[in-house]
Amino acid sequence: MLELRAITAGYDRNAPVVRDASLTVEPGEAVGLLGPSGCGKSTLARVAALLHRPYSGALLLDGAPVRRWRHRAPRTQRTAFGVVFQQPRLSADPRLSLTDLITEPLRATGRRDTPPEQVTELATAVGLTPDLLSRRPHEVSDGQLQRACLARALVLRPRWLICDEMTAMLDASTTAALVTVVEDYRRTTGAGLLAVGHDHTLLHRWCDRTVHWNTLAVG
Ligand SMILES: Nc1ncnc2c1ncn2[C@@H]1O[C@H](COP(=O)(O)OP(=O)(O)OP(=O)(O)O)[C@@H](O)[C@H]1O
Repeated sequence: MLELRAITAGYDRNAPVVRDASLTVEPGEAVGLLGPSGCGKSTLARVAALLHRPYSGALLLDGAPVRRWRHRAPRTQRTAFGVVFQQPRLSADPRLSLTDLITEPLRATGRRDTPPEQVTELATAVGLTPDLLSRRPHEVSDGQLQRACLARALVLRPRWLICDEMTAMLDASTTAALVTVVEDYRRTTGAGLLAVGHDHTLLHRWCDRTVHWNTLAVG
């Protein structure tokens, strides 16, 4: 279970953007988090993915409190999460080929010898044809790059997926394709999902339940 309890977080201790927010995702559950632009959804999602240390509150992973964030977090906790952001170009190193982008987490966790068939299999699952894999980010479309970012998020087979406006920049067919990839992955692995967005229709259709930002504060 992924539990955020009374999280206060932000970029200025005197004016936090997230105040006392609580949210739980059960194992295997898909929760959609809705809210207006700028309210703090991404910040909370980054706290949940161990990428942003909160000022106060608790994050529990299967009952165990998380004590460290970012590179200080234990590898087993860090690799439990796969994260996909809204803008693939901001989260992709422009020097890497798509193959190297997808396998980045494997190298970062010391697994250097990735069987090529594993990359091809994952690329196929996200809808990338082999000819695209040697290209660099500027040589592919936003949708193709986002597919590679999704493959990167799945390569360590995380137990939790955090999709932060993953499809906001994409057309309807690419959106549907990426949601299908996430759901196929969740069906085979039992991974839980926190999907952040402001598209009510999409999140209602995609997730087991949706919660609105305004209802997260416990106080
Ligand atoms: N790195 C940062 N430094 C300072 N302020 C930031 C930073 N990132 C976000 N903010 C501010 O924190 C607030 C919440 O931002 P956040 O990205 O969490 O909102 P959001 O709900 O995800 O918005 P959107 O739906 O537009 O992506 C905003 O006012 C934003 O300007």
